[in-house]
Amino acid sequence: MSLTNQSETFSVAKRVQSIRHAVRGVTEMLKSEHNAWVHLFATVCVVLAAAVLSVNAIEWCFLILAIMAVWVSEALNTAFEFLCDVASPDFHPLVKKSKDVAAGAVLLSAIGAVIIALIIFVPHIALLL
Ligand SMILES: Nc1ncnc2c1ncn2[C@@H]1O[C@H](COP(=O)(O)OP(=O)(O)OP(=O)(O)O)[C@@H](O)[C@H]1O
Repeated sequence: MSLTNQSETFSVAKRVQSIRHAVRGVTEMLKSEHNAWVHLFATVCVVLAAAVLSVNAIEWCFLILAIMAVWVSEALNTAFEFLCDVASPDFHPLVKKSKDVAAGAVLLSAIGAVIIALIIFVPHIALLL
């Protein structure tokens, strides 16, 4: 919402338009970010493994939260990178720190997701052995 349209009345068409913008953002991330392809591959693997191992509803919830945490942090990191590139196309030590910290958020969420996946999948796999 811009500062000029604060008194705008609620419009379903506008909300639908907002969702379209958001979908375009996800599509843009999938097109431009190679890391997103890795997340997509990992997401497919985790969902398939969860289905094959018949994890329960609570385990599904944790897996979905872990997957979402990675995607949300990647999306915010991508948005941050775009903004940094506009604000400072040339090298700047603070941009370096900012981008590295944003990338660190993705790394931390991915590490958490791997730990959650191990906690959930290892007992299921052990039962099969
Ligand atoms: N304008 C800049 N000033 C300083 N350092 C930068 C700048 N742009 C990028 N960097 C450094 O280069 C690293 C990689 O930046 P980049 O924007 O390519 O992100 P990436 O996630 O590693 O790459 P990609 O998103 O293409 O996979 C950043 O983490 C940062 O350390």
